[in-house]
Amino acid sequence: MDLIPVPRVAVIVVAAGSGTRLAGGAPKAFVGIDGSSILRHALDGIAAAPPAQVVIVVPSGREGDARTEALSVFGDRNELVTVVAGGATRQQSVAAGLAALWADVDTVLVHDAARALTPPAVFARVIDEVRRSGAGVIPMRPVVDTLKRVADAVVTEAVDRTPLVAAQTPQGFPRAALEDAYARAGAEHTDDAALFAAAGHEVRTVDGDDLSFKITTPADLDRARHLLRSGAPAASAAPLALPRVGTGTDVHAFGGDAPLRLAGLTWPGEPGLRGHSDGDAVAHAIVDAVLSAAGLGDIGTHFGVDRPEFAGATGEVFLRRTAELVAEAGFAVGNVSVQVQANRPRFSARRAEAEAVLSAALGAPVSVAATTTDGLGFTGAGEGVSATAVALVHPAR
Ligand SMILES: Nc1ccn([C@@H]2O[C@H](COP(=O)(O)OP(=O)(O)OP(=O)(O)O)[C@@H](O)[C@H]2O)c(=O)n1
Ligand SMILES: C[C@](O)(CO)[C@H](O)COP(=O)(O)O
Repeated sequence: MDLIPVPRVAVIVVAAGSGTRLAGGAPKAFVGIDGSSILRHALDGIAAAPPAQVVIVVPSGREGDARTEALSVFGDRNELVTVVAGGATRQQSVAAGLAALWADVDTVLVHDAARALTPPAVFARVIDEVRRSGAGVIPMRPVVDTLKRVADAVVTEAVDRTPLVAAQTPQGFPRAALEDAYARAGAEHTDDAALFAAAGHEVRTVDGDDLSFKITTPADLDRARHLLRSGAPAASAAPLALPRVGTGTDVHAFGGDAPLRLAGLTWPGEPGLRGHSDGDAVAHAIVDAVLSAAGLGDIGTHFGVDRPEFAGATGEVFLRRTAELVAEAGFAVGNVSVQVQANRPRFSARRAEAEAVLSAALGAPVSVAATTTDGLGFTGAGEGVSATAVALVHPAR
C-alpha cells in the first residue's frame, strides 16, 4: 500500500497592516478585542493544531511584541515561531513571510491576523484539500447581499450573485507553486489566490466560516467583542465587562553605582539600588500590578533581558510602555496605590512630586505611601527597599 506523505505545513500570519479603517490607536494586530489582542486570538486558532512552522509578519519595530504574544500562546513549542517585519502592502508582507520559510516546509497557508476568530477546523479543511488536490485552496462564504454595478452613483447593472463567493483566509498552497507565482507576480493582488491564479495555477474552494470575518472597521471589532462575551471560541478570552485588579511587588538592594532612582525621582546623596535597569522598585511594582490586572503577564514578559531595547531603561519608560500595552488590550488604568517600605529616602517632602511623575508616565492617578518597618527585616536593616502596588483597570470602551 502506498502511504501518502504527511505535509510539512507552515502558516504565514500577516499582521503588518496599519489598521487605518479600524483607527484603534495601534497597528491593527495589536489592538485588544478583550483582554487579548487581535494577533493573540489569531494565534490561539492556530495553536489548537500547531503546524511545523508559524511565521508572524508584523510592522517593523513590533517584532518583540509579536514574540511576546507568541510565547504566551505556544509556550514550550515556541521554537516553531519565526517573526519578521512586513512591507508596505499585504503582498509585500506575504513575500517577507515566504522568504522566512524553513527548507523542509512543503505546504503554505497564508492567514490574515485580522480574521482573528477563525476556527481551527477551517485550517484543517484547507490543508486537507491542498493535500488532496495539489491546487491552491481558499475558504469561501456565499455572497448574501444583492449586488449592483455602479458608475457615478448610478446603478448600471444588476450582478448575478449565483456564481460569486466571498474569499476568506487561511488560503493554502503547495509551497513551490506559490513561490513560483510570487516570483512572477507583476501587479498587486488583494489576496494570494488571485496572484496564484494569475500565474496559471488552479484555485479550489472549501467551506469557510462566518466566524472568519475580517476585523476591518470599529463595527467589526464590536462584533468580535460581542461574540467573545457571548461564548464564541476564544481560549484566552477574558471577561470584558468588570473592572479587574492586580498586585505587584519589587525588591532591590542598596549598593548600585548610580545615584538613587526611586518612584520616578532622582535622590541626590542617597545610595543607589542594584538592578539590571535603574532599580526603581516603585515603578516596577506598579508595572507588575497593572500588567497583572490586564491579564498581560508581568514585567519579565515585556521587559525581560531578551528585550535589548529596554536595557538600562528608567522606570518611567517602563510605565509609559505599560500604559500603551494596556490600552492596546482594550483597558484603561483606573488608579494605582503603591506603598514603599524603606528606612531611606524619606518620602514625605517629595511624595507629591513622585505622585505627579508616576501619574504622568502611566496616564492615570498613582498614590504613594511610605513606611519604615520598625527596624525589622531587610528594609529595617537598611539593606534595600521593597514596594507593593495595587492597580485597577477597566474596559476602555
Ligand atoms: N502592508 C500590510 C497590509 C496588510 N497586512 C495584513 O493583511 C491583512 C488584511 O489587511 P487589512 O485587513 O486590509 O488590514 P490593514 O491594511 O491593516 O487595514 P487598513 O486597510 O484599514 O489600513 C491584515 O491581517 C493585515 O495585518 C500586512 O501584513 N501588511
Ligand atoms: C486576503 C483577504 O482577506 C481575502 O478576503 C482580503 O482580500 C485582504 O484584505 P483587503 O481589505 O481586501 O485588502
